[in-house]
Amino acid sequence: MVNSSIRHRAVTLGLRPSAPGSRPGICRIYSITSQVRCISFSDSSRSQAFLRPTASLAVKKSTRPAKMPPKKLAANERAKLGRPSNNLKMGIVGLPNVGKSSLFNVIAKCDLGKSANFPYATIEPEEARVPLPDERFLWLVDQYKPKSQVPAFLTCIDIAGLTAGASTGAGLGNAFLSNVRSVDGIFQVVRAFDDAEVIHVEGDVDPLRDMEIISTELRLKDIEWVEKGIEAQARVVRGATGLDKKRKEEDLATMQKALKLLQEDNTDVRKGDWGNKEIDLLNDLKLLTAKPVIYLVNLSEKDYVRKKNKWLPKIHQWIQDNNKGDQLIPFSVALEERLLALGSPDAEAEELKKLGPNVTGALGKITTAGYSGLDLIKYYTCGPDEVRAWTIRQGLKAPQAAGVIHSDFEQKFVCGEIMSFDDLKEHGNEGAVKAAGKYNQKGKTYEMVDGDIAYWKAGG
Ligand SMILES: Nc1ncnc2c1ncn2[C@@H]1O[C@H](COP(=O)(O)OP(=O)(O)OP(=O)(O)O)[C@@H](O)[C@H]1O
Ligand SMILES: [Mg+2]
Repeated sequence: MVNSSIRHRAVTLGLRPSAPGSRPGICRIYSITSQVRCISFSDSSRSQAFLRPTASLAVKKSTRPAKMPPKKLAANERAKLGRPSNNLKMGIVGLPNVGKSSLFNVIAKCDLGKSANFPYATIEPEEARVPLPDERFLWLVDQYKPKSQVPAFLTCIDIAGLTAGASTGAGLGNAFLSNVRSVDGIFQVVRAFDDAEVIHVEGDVDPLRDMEIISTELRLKDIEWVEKGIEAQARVVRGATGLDKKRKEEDLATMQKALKLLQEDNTDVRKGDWGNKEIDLLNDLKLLTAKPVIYLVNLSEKDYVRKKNKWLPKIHQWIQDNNKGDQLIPFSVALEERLLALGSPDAEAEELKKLGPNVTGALGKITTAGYSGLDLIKYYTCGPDEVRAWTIRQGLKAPQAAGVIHSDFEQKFVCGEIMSFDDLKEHGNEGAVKAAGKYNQKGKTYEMVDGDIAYWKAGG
């Protein structure tokens, strides 16, 4: 029997079934029409379309985050640093006048970012949802030919420039650092282009010094934050008794360990070795150096095209020495702006071809790196009405993944019918995947895999 209570609730909430002909006993995927931003693309521009949102996709200030309920970890599960949310944000951080707002504008295809040739052009943070390039999504759209299509997005925030002394309030540093605190990951823009016309607040171009400044300011702010935490926690410990006292002491010890890491070992908190309980405490502290960082090195167009710049090997070495494992992506704001101004993906491709055989833009790589740096993966829902990518954090179980669509799907979760994108592509259609025994029912303990295609069943 079709579950009428869910269907009814879905309708009263303004939801609609996305696939006609729901099978008995199956509550098909519902789209939350009031919340979905649908964008449709003409066939010719579609392959590039996900790199080209209209300005309307850029939204000022933050939207309400979709909070996920805290989950209990199984004994063998590892806790993760960061917010347990599917709505995570990358902040664009760096010294003033290094190209942050210009990057924001080309990445979001908008002009909300205050890009200008003077320091502190940006004061208020701006936010945009940037569609992710996604070959699998394009293939699914081709297969299902849906009425609407919604790709996955990465939320990016343009933040004001930080200067030496920011952690003690210089250059509105405290306000700007609180903007950094509110994001989940950091795109750190590093200037490696020479241009006498573009002022450098430190007087000359030196990416290593700049990286040192940003790193120092973030660590100093964390040290101040943790020291305050330790003071408060010590008072709490003094007032506590019994088992509660022991737990409070453990938290205090975690804070002391974080302080030592930052102060004595000159190491970011995210590089520490932490247990699950420690991570829970660190997540409450919302430390700046606990956030993942991707270094974006802004080159002149010439250096980007020839893949050569005197600073690049030194920047690479600095990352190895200071924050081993963090990703470095070279790009050129100058080139990306010029490509965008050409006005069409075809003209862009033509221009890139002229520049050399292996020259591509870097924006897709940047958004994709931000997405995976935040530990995000996608699953898809597909039907004749809509093909849609849903963003979840890696490690999420099926009920919570279903809950991203609507909380009822999580609360009344029965199971998911799941096939992988690769199987669908290999076998050509759902029927053939079923015949091959690769379209399976998954229960509450199933951990979602990037590229899963899901149909949820929910009970009454
Ligand atoms: N690769 C590049 N080559 C040449 N000029 C560039 C490059 N990248 C950025 N610029 C120029 O640098 C100037 C500063 O850029 P932008 O306003 O984006 O910096 P910002 O980091 O946002 O600064 P602020 O911190 O003041 O907000 C602009 O004039 C921009 O055109
Ligand atoms: Mg700016």
